[in-house]
Order: sequence, then structure tokens, then C-alpha cells
Amino acid sequence: MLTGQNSDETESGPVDGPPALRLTGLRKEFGDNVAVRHVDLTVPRGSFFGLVGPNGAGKTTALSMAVGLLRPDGGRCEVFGADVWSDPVEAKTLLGVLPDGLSMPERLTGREVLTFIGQLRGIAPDELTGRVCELLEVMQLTEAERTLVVDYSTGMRKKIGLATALLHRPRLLVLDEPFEAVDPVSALALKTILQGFVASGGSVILSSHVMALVEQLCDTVAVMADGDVIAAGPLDDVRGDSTLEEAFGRLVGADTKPGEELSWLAS
Ligand SMILES: Nc1ncnc2c1ncn2[C@@H]1O[C@H](COP(=O)(O)OP(=O)(O)OP(=O)(O)O)[C@@H](O)[C@H]1O
Repeated sequence: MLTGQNSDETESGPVDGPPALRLTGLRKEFGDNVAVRHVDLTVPRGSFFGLVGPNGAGKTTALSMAVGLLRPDGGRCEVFGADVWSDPVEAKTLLGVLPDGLSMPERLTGREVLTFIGQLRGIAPDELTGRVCELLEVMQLTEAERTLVVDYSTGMRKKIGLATALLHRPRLLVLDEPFEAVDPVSALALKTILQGFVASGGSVILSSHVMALVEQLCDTVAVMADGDVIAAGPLDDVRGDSTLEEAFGRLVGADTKPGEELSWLAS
């Protein structure tokens, strides 16, 4: 099945209750540029959902609207049935978000950031201390105990951002390129955490350019191009008999063969 709307929940998860995320007719323009044209997308409960697409396809714009960071020009975003824009408190309690270009309190250490955000989330002090320690350990940030976030590397920023997304035990994680710049050891730990999260009933949607990673982790995928969803559904349906990378190439029309481009580079 290759459609702009992925399969209903009976194929991928429990049928009771609304889906983890439902985007309906989502649209966003920046001047003359239509970044997101008309996106309908359903992330079933308990699914591990991969959103892929070429640079500029509209993934970050769609995810930013989905979590209440960017106001849509049209359409609806619902998290477990709660409208992100008219019922933001309910929706954001259920959401853990790793946005693109996350802003952080830069003059705090990782532990201080997590403690601060945990307090804002109303997590009880004893519980919070335990969660912060575990998250720093798992993200391999304990050695940088005294380092301020302003001095973090790109990968360290990504990891502390992920820790903040997980801290309040959300039911849906929305992660924009979570593995970008993360080293292989931390990536392994992260994959294990996310797989455990889904195994225990959580739902994840992540964007990524790494097809192998999406194939390894995700059960459901959507492909965006030029602001629209051009294919969505169970991973096996979208990729068919090929790899996801090959299916992606076909779907987005990337038909360049090796050697056809920059022939002057060949000596
Ligand atoms: N704040 C903005 N102002 C103007 N144009 C924007 C803005 N944000 C995104 N765009 C444009 O919207 C389109 C979609 O961008 P978006 O970042 O959502 O794509 P993407 O699929 O996440 O790309 P990438 O894979 O490169 O991160 C692009 O043409 C981009 O230039």
C-alpha cells in the first residue's frame, strides 16, 4: 500500500482510543514557499514510526507544527486525541520532543538542565534525582558533569536534548534527527532505550536521513517530498522487495546513476 495516509490502527496496534498522533490537512507556507502542502498522517499507538524525505521535504516543519512549536496555516494536530493548538497543556504532557535546533539554558550543566526541567514538569524531588542520574549515565554524560551546555559538542547537545524529552515519561516521543552527530556507543544505548520505550507501550516518531537506521528501528514509515506525504504505511509495504533506500530513491525520483554526475572528477 503506497498512499498519502498510512494504514488504520487495526494493522499496527491497539484499536481502542485515538492514535498517538494524527495530522489532518496540515499546511504551512513561508511567503511563496509551501513547506507543507496538505499532510495527513497517523502514528498508531505503540508504533515506531520513521519519517524520511529529501532535504527541504518539509519534515521539520511538519514535526514542529505537530508538537506545538510552529503554528500551522491550516489543519489539525492531535496527540492521543488532544488538540495540540487548542488543548496544549494536555497534549504537551503526553509529548516528549527533540526539536531541530533545540534551545537550552546554556549556562547550566547537564544535571542542572535536567533538574530544572524536571522541576518545571512537577516531578517529585526524589524521583527526579534518580531519573536525572540514570539519564546522565545512559547518555554517557556523567564524565562531563561540570561542563556547561554552552561548551557541549553537537552530539552531547543532542543527547541532553533527548534526556529532557524522556524525563517526564511521555507517551509519545517526537524526535527530529535524534541520531545526528551521536557517537556509535551512545547511539546503541539510545536505540535500546527507544526500543524499550516502544516495547512498554510508548510510541515514537522520528525523522532521519539514515535509511538503515529507520529499517532497523521502525515498523511504520512515511516518505515526504515537496511538502506532501508520498508514501506511508508498514515498512514492508513501503519498501516492497527492495531496501528502503532503493524504494526511497524510486519514490523521490532520484534516478542518477554512479558516474553520471561530475564526470570531470574522474581522472
Ligand atoms: N523558518 C523558515 N522560513 C522560511 N522558510 C523555511 C523556514 N523553515 C523551513 N523553511 C523552508 O521550508 C521547506 C521545508 O523545510 P524543512 O526544514 O521542513 O525540510 P526538512 O525535510 O526538515 O529538510 P532537512 O532534511 O534538510 O532537514 C524548505 O524549503 C525550507 O527552506
